[in-house]
Amino acid sequence: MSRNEKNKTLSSAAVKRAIVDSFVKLNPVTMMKNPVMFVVEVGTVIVLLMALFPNFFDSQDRIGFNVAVFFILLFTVLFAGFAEAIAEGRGKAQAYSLKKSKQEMTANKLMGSLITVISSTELRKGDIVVVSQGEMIPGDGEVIEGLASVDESAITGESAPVIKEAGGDFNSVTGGTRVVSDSIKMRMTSEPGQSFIDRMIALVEGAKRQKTPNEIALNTLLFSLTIIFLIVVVTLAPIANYLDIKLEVPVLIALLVCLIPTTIGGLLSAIGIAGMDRVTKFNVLAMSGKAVEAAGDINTMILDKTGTITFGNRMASELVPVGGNSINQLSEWAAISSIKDETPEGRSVLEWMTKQGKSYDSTIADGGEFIEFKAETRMSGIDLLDGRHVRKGAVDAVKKWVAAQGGEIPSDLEQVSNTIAKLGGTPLAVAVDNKLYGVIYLKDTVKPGMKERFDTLREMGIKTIMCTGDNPLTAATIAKEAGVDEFIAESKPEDKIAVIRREQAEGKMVAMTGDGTNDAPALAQADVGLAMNSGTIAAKEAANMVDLDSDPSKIIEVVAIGKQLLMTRGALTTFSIANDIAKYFAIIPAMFMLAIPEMGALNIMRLGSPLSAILSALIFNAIIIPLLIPLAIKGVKYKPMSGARLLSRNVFIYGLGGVIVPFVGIKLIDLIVHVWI
Ligand SMILES: Nc1ncnc2c1ncn2[C@@H]1O[C@H](COP(=O)(O)OP(=O)(O)OP(=O)(O)O)[C@@H](O)[C@H]1O
Ligand SMILES: [K+]
Ligand SMILES: [Mg+2]
Repeated sequence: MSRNEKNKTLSSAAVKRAIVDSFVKLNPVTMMKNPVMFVVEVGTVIVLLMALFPNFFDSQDRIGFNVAVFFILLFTVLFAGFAEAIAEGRGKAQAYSLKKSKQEMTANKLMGSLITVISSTELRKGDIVVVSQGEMIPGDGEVIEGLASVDESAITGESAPVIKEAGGDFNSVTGGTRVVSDSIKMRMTSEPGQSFIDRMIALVEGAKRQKTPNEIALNTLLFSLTIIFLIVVVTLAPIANYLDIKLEVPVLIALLVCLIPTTIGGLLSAIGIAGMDRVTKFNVLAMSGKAVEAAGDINTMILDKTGTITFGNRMASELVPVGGNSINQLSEWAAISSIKDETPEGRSVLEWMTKQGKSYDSTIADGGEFIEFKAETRMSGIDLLDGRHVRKGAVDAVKKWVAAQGGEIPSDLEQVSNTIAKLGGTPLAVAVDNKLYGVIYLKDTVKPGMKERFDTLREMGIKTIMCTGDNPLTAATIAKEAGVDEFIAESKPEDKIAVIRREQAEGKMVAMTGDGTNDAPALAQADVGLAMNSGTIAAKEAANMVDLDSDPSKIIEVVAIGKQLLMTRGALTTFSIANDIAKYFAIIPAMFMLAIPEMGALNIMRLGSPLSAILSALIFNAIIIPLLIPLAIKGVKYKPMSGARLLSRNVFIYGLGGVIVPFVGIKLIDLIVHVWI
């Protein structure tokens, strides 16, 4: 799926396919999911029967009229199907190009120390695979050894390769992408047929599209309106009969179809599909329409710092000894604490040693027990065979650890770590048992343009809170630089959830962006969880959206699209119902004039004849659907402004427009139709 393909407007092939699809959608079993249109379809069949068997129905004198009504009704139903098919069309094209990138390939499966070449379809979850330069990654997985640059353009459309490495938050790789340099060992994390690309295909194809709660509520309302009008129209006949006014069935059906909300009924599902599609166009994958709608109502947004607001390649850039220790002592222990630390932070310490030309005795670590970095402890290190414990980690965590063993905290530690933190860096303290040697300065950079983007979020009325495991000073510096409203430092995974729950308890809708495994629970708790594609598998699975460009501020577009989706649905519902009221004025007088010509005074629209009035109203009712398809697909314009102002503006435009447009439209159609009858 290249960007070009995604931006392509409707091709004639897509239109052709949609036309065919709109006939397929006539299948009453499918149609029943759309009650409003189903009622129209039933009416179409009845009128068809009356046109085909006039003797049986005693409708010989109106065959021409009935045939006309039949065709207009048929087109009404077809137009609704066409709207949905057009909305689905782009997804189908995308799915096609995704399927191409999913072709079968070979994989180098590692068994013991032996490599066997098998087909990618035989790979199972847990298998270990080696992928080298030039080869395709055979499925989703996590890098467990090595580092490689990977071309992910097949899924992201972005041609610049990204670095994937074992350990940290950048260890997830996606099937169908290509290793462009070096080689990695990876563990498969998905079974065949359940990979990210498979899910993407199902998603864009709309195969798993479920109605959102909002859509279900609106559908229920439309259905109730339909039932009410059905009862009104059905009871109208005997009443009229009693008054000696003969109302014919096709006329009653025409009346019913004009009164029920066919415009919104015909466009509703297209609006939803197009909303999801607009999100995909911004390279965000929404797992459900509900997530997109929820985005439209977001009040609070929680972001993690590293890898989300900053680039996340925290690299050791300087080592500063404290307490009178030498730089060599500090660097040796920093290196030993990092020998088995596979995180980017850990590896960067060893890289720093090499760059500085510093050596250390790595045999000290032989036989030691590696202590893996955990977000809970915020430390990593090694327990040496000789009984010494080496740690590096967040300054407050290491301070506590040293103090617990009766160690002294050097008086210059605070000043050194504060200086680093004030620069936006992350200070990591290094200690052996009760002795603290100094600080590693991990440097990270805020992604460009964050401040402007967060300003836009503020205009939209969204509060931003940065939650980080880092210390308060670093957090404050980055928060200021990025322009977030609030920040919470030294937060553990459960703290992130707590913040989300607190906001939700205040009735707020919360979005969360993150990339780490430690963000996964919070991503799941949030109403909208947006994971960075660069992030871990756990984060991506917990989230209900994945940003393929790994740009957290993309939430702005998602929020705008969500709001636009809700507004479009609201606007077209208003328009549809206002519209039906206007049609009432065209069709009711005409209907009674047919029976009692003296009622001509009711014909306030001065329409040509009763029959042409009915046909004109019906024709208007049908063609308004395709005329509104572009609006349903593109969505109504959205500008950041308060919800109340938006609402009153839309009710004015679409409510008033909905009343006026049909008067003009029906009058114009009648001028033409009247020539024929
Ligand atoms: N490899 C490591 N070894 C020791 N300590 C580390 C290591 N990596 C990070 N830390 C320390 O642990 C803290 C928490 O790290 P973590 O990556 O979990 O933060 P986080 O909660 O994801 O927040 P954010 O991503 O917003 O910075 C870091 O601020 C740092 O002080
Ligand atoms: K209608
Ligand atoms: Mg993180």
